[in-house]
Amino acid sequence: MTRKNLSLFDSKLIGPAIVDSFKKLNPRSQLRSPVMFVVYVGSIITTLLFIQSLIGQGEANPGFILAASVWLWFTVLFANFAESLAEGRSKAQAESLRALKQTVLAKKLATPKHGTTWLPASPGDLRKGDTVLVEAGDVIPVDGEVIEGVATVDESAITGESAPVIRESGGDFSAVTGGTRVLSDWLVVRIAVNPGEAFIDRMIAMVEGAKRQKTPNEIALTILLVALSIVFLVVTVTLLPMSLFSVEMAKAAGVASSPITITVLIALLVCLIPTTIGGLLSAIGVAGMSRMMQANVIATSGRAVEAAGDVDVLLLDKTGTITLGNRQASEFYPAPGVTQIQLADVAQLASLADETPEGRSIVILAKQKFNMRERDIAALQASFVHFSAQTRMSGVDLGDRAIRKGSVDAVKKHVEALGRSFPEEVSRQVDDISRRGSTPLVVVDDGRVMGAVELKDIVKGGIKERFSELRRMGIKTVMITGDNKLTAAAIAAEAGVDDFLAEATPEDKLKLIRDYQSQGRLVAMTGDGTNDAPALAQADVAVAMNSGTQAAKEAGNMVDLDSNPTKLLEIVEIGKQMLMTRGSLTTFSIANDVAKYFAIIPAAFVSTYPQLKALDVMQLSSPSSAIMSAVIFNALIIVVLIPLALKGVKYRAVGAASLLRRNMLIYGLGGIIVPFAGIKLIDMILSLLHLV
Ligand SMILES: Nc1ncnc2c1ncn2[C@@H]1O[C@H](COP(=O)(O)OP(=O)(O)OP(=O)(O)O)[C@@H](O)[C@H]1O
Ligand SMILES: [K+]
Ligand SMILES: [Mg+2]
Repeated sequence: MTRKNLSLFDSKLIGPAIVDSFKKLNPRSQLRSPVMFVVYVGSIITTLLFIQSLIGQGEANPGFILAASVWLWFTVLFANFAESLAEGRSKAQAESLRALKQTVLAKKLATPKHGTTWLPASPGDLRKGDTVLVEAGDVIPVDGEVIEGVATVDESAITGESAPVIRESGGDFSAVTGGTRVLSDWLVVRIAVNPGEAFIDRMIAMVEGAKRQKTPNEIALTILLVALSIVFLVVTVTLLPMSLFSVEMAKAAGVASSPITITVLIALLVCLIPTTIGGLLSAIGVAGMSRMMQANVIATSGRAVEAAGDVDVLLLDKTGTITLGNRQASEFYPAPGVTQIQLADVAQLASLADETPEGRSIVILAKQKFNMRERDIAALQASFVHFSAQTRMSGVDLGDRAIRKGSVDAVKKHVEALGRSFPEEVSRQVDDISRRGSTPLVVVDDGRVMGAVELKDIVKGGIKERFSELRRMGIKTVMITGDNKLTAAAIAAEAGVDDFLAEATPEDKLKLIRDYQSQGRLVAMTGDGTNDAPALAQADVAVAMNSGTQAAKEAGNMVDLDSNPTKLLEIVEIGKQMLMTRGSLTTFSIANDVAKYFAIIPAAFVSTYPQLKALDVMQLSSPSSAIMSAVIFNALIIVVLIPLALKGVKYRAVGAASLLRRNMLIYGLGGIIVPFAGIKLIDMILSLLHLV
């Protein structure tokens, strides 16, 4: 099954969104946006004024009050529609996820061992810690961890990626996701979550927006909009006594003049408060989450999406993120007095039980070059030492004979601890290897340095361009690697990152993040291993790979279903685009309101203040037409801007300052000019149709 991504204005979305717009007319929904709540109250008051004008003595012509009232209701509905449309797309995305939650029967094991009896259990009955058997053809019932077995799993339902993946116990490939299907062999899975807490449940909840709360930035913006609304409320309310006063003055002077009506005051208020951004704000936020989802990224909060747009430092792993990560042994460089065959033999011994790609490739290279057969592991009576990022070594103990391979610094320490020396010649060799951007592994047999193995890796195509794009956006890229400084420097130069940290342990990563944060910077990183969990928990934007461990997924605030470490770049772009969209539309909205002030006040009040004639540059056909045109424009501009709010403004990788300048120009200037043209046009149409 593949997830379908509905287009923005799919007919399947429009209908339900219209229905939803009416459902949102209840006061509780309306209160979520204070600005729109003012319009909502205005609509109710004008409706009441219209009813009053029908039954008794109205404050103005009933037709005018009705028209004003209807367009105010439209304003509210259009804003509702924008939000509903954005939510509708998210809901469709959630729906296709829910389809994964089939009710399959699980094979619950009596004891956590393969081969014991199993009983059928529904996924809802499975609790954290239970063990289930999944065999070829079975769907994995709930998220869990493989504790026994190796199998290929089809995760396309979650990732959209058709190539099956291998899942096995131990290491970083032990996490399995509910809803995915075992293709071959079997696994014993320990259930990691209780019913309702599974990853897929969280994804659905997030995508549906059930848990979408206002982000801190949205709250700050809302406060600004409320403050502006209050200012305009005061301005319009004081117009009433002023108008009554000038009517008295005019009467005394023997000139006929009429006071301002409540309808006009409400219409004016709605035109002046920032309804454009007030109506679109929520839709912009929902659309941002939805765009992440389209990039196959599940953000667990709107705040994470927003932080992605504000990030100033990106921490990227070297291996697998900047490089292809498929480090393969390419050559053996023996130490003086050692033959290539001897080195290959010891290197292979040290790698027999090493299941990392590096280890496997050494075994293969030895086989290819010297036709070395793998030895019978059991017959060797060996105890294996597995690789860890802390020790940076792996190998085997054959009795007291310790064979190791590992990073230069780790092996140096190991050799020195044994009271032996590190040959000059090997130091030279590993430096040469490193300068080429390859990773050297030094092989040591019982304290004797046997030589080095070169592990080749390739910098990903196109990555340099992306980093320079990020630099233009003012984002610093830092490469982190467990590799030595020379290799790191070579790859850093080739990839064009701003900085790098070599020989880094997981603790170093955590420290680096804290250091940047204490300088007031927002840090983003990706990770997949349990090792990465502390750093993920610390980072502001923490993207866990879906293929990663449960611990990593829980520590992060986003999950990349494609498990593509380079996705971080896309995530930052989506976040930036969301913030830019919000900024641009806020600028437009406020400029718009200011322009309307100058466009309609003179036209609307010439009858009360004949002196305003001089300012009436728009030459609208009548005061009531001026008001009506402005209200209609104010409602329609929301509809016109819905596509922009949902799709996002066009993304450009430029610095924050020049972006601000450019946006102020386009959206600020546009916001000032457009209302004049729009209101004039509507006024002309209204008078052509003899509607006012
Ligand atoms: N299987 C292995 N056995 C022994 N040493 C290894 C093995 N794999 C890697 N190393 C050594 O340990 C170092 C650290 O490896 P690690 O995987 O922690 O980081 P890395 O992959 O180089 O960096 P990144 O953080 O970008 O993944 C490597 O540079 C290499 O010298
Ligand atoms: K407005
Ligand atoms: Mg690594």
